[in-house]
Amino acid sequence: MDTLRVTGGRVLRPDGRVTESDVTVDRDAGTVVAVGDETVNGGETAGSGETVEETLDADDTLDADGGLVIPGLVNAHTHVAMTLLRGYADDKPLDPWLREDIWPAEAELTPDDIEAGAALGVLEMIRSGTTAFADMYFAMDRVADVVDRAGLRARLGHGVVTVGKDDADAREDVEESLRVARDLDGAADGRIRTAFMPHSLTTVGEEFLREGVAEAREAGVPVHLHANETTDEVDPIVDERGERPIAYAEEIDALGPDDFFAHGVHLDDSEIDRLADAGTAVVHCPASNMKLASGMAPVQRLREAGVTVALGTDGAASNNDLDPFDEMRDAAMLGKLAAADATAVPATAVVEMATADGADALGLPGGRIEPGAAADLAVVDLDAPHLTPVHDPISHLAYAARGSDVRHTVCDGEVLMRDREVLTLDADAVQERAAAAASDLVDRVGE
Ligand SMILES: N[C@@H](CCSC[C@H]1O[C@@H](n2cnc3c(=O)[nH]cnc32)[C@H](O)[C@@H]1O)C(=O)O
Ligand SMILES: [Zn+2]
Repeated sequence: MDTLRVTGGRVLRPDGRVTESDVTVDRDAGTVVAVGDETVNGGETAGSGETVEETLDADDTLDADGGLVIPGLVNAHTHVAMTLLRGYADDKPLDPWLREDIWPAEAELTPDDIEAGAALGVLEMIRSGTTAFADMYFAMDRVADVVDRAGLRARLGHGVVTVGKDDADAREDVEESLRVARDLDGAADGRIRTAFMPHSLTTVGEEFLREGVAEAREAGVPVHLHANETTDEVDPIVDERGERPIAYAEEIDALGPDDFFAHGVHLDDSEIDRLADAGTAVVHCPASNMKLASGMAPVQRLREAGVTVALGTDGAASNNDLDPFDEMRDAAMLGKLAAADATAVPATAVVEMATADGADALGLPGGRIEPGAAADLAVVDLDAPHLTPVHDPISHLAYAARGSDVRHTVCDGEVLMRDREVLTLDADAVQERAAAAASDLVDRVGE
C-alpha cells in the first residue's frame, strides 16, 4: 500500500470531537485507512494484512504540527469561471446586475476564457482548503479539463436559460446540458459527477423544464438550479400559477432526494416542509445574498426541519472571493440575524454545512475524516496571532480562520497543496493567463 501520513495534528472527527491523532491515507485507493489507532477493521489497515504499526513508515508525510486536520471543504454552488468578472460590476441588485453587466460580458466569453477563469477559481479554492465544488456554467468540457488536472472533485453542469431565445436555441441549450450531464459523468477517474442544471424556474420555460428533468431522471443525474433567490423569482410563479416555486418544482418532478437548489432565501413554511419531505438539499450562499440584497435565508428553520443545508460562494462576481471560511462566518452571522437569535446557526452547524452536509448535498465522497472515508482533507494552521489562544478549534474554523491559514490540501489521497504551494497547477501562469483573459474580455465588451 502506498501511504501518506498526516502527522502531529489535531483531527476534527465526524462526531465533532477533536483528537490528537495521525491520519493514515491509502494513496492508491484515495481513502483514509486509520485515524490514530482506529482503523476500518480493528487494527488491520484496509485488508492489506498490515497493521497500523507496520505501515508506520509512510511513503510520504504531511506535517500537521500545530494544525487542525479537517475534512476538505465543499463549495456547493458556484460559477467558477466568473473569477474573470471579480470586481467587474458591484453594488447592484440581481436582475439589473445580470442583465446590464454580467450577461453582456458572458456573451463575449470564449471557451479559452472559461478555462482560464476556471483554473484561477480552482487555484483559489485549493489554496483555501476546498476539495469539492458544484459548478453551473458553460463550456463545461473545459471546466472538466481543469478539474481533472487540478485534482479536486466536482459536480458539473451546463446552465440552461431559455427566456428570450427562440424554440430552436432554447432546445439546443437544454440538449447541451443533458449532453454534458451524460458525457462527463464519471470523468477524471470518477472525481467528476454531473447534474442537469436549469438556471432557475423563471429563466427556463415550463415545457423545457419538464422535458429536461424527465431526461435527467432517465440518465440518473440529479437536478441543480437557483430557487427562491429573490422575490422577483417567487412572485411571477405565484401570480401565474397560483403556487409557490417549490410546489412548482415538485409538480415538474424536480424535487428529488439527490437534487440540490441554490439559495432558498424566500421560502415559506410549506416549502420548507416540501424540501424536508423530498430530501432535496439547499445550498446557502450568504455573501451573495447579502451583496445582491436578495434577503436572509431561513437557515436555522431549514436545519430544524431536517433539510440538508450546504454552503456555496456563488460566483466570484457576487462575493467576491471563493473562500469557504468567509462563507462559514457569514452563514453563522446572517443566520443569527435572520432568526433574531444569537444561538441560531452556531459554529458547529456551519462547519457541518461546509463539510459533511456539503458532500451529502452534492452526493460526492468526502466531508468526514474516518477510516474508510475518501481522503479529502485540509490542514489549517492554528499558529497565528488571529487564532491565539485556542479555546475551541471549531469556533476558530467558523469565526476567526481564513482560507490563507490552510497549510496543506489533499483530495482523493493526492496532495494538491503542500506548505501553501499548489502542486497540480502552475500558480503564476494561471494567474497571469486569467488576468490577461479578463482584460481582453473587458476590451471586447467595451467595443
Ligand atoms: N447557458 C446559459 C448560461 C447559464 S450559466 C449560469 C448563469 O448564472 C448566472 N449567475 C451568477 N450568479 C447568479 C445568481 O446569484 N443568481 C442567478 N444567476 C446567477 C451566471 O452569470 C450565468 O450566466 C446562457 O446561455 O445564458
Ligand atoms: Zn448562482
